[in-house]
Amino acid sequence: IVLKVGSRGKALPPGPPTVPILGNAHIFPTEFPHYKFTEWARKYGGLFSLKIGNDTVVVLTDAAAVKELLDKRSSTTANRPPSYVGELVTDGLHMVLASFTPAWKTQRRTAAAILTPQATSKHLPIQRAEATQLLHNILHSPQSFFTDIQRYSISVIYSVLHGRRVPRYETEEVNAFITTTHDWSALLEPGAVPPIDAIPILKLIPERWAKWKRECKRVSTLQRARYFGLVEETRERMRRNQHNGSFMEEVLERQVELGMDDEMTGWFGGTLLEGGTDTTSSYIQSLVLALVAYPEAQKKAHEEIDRVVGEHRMPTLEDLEQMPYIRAIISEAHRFRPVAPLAVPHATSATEEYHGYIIPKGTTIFVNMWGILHDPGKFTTRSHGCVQLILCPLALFDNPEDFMPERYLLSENGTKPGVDGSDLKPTFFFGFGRRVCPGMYLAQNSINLNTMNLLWAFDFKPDMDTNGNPIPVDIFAYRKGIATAPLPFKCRITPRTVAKAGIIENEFLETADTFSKFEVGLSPEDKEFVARSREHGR
Ligand code: HEM
Repeated sequence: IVLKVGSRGKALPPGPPTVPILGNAHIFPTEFPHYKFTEWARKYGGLFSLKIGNDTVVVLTDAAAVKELLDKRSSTTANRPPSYVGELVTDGLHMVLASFTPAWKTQRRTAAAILTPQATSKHLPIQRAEATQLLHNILHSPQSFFTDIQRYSISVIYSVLHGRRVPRYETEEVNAFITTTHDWSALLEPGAVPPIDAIPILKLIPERWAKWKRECKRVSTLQRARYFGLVEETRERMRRNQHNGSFMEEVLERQVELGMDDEMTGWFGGTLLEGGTDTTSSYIQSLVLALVAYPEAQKKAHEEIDRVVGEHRMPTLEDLEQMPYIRAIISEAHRFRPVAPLAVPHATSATEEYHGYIIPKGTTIFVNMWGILHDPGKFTTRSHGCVQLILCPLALFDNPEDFMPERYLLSENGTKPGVDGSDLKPTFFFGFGRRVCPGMYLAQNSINLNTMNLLWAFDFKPDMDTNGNPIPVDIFAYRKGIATAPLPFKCRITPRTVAKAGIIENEFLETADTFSKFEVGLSPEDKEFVARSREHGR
């Protein structure tokens, strides 16, 4: 029996050889697992399995299997693997980590009710205003673009959810939120706690001998204070009739109808804050990285945006319709550096059968987004039908590792002509089935607005060394974790014309009205910053 633990039964999809008891636990990658999973997928196929002791993990690197298993059979594949840390910190009410419980279903229904495309579009004015402040910040201190992008995405999500913006990166709330979220992510890193989910008896270790339990308690206390405090602030403002249209106002107004008690509401707001901040900023930071590394793509985007928008006004979302190359850049940035290279793992709540393989109940399923989106079989352009390979300009980009927006001009989903890319639906980057990202409309609006704005306004070039030589950016220097992001990098950002710089100044002054109703609870330093930046620029 002991020898059977860790062994792969014949019915499971193939995978790397196992050893008794551990299965594949000793070779399970703990850093950037998407690279190893992609290597294994090339060897064992688009559906391979791993044994971690008695538990089974299936990795999908095949868009058709993802569509069938996670979209079509979502009723049995939308669970999450157990997370005792999630239970301890959030009482099992963290929408991203929670298993298929009644509370999760209520929170999902609430998210679906309030984050519709229509409801999201009501928040466009604050997204636009914050995106204008981002341009203004970069214009005045281009070297801090990286943290300004972070501030943008935190401020948007704080405003639309809780009706309260954060005007500076140095605003106390930004710092506190980043620190707590960082400590929380650290607890979720592989190896941060003993293998409690695989060996449940470890849960019984008393707190005085388990530092990780004390850390869970500390993080939980901090998060509760923040998330429940924000809900209380919103409630208090509503009592004073100072509504500003935030999503949480709607949740509080419809709390009974939606079946959301106070516990669910507090963690709901917190989960959306967490889900919406690092993801959006990671996308925009990766976009800037790609623009610096691939000047040709940047040049083409500049030409298109100048032709459609010109230099006497800022772009609007309606312009996107007429800008196929910018739309291609937006998709290619998602493909090139997916924010969550392995999405978020799903788990099966019933046994499934696929192409003759058995996927047992309780299996963890990873979608290897990275492997699918970097599959040379789908994303090279070499076999696009042109016989003159040497002369063909597309052959120059014959590599899924390159940032090449042209893919999305050749076919809707970026796959090389002749290859069926229909399983890669446009929302692929946002996940699958009943777990699809509830914030995707909000996120996509931010992405569209900022991609157009940044390309309209600025040139992005590599930084220079002391001899005036360009220092290439490292397109592989990324942060570890489920949701990844480029490590901070340097580049030179300059306004493209004097006229555009002037428009940014004027438009920034115009944002004051939109911002004013979200400028609640500002510290004296924030108030001073707001007043100063409106009068003289930053
Ligand atoms: C570039 C931006 C974003 C990307 C690429 C992204 C991507 C994803 C992905 C891949 C998942 C996992 C889906 C699955 O398990 O199949 C997810 C889940 C989630 N996202 Fe996003 N997301 C983004 C922005 C946002 C925003 C703005 C919010 C909040 C307003 C948000 C809230 C969530 C939540 C709460 C979940 C968990 C849903 C559940 O498990 O039921 N995300 N997201």
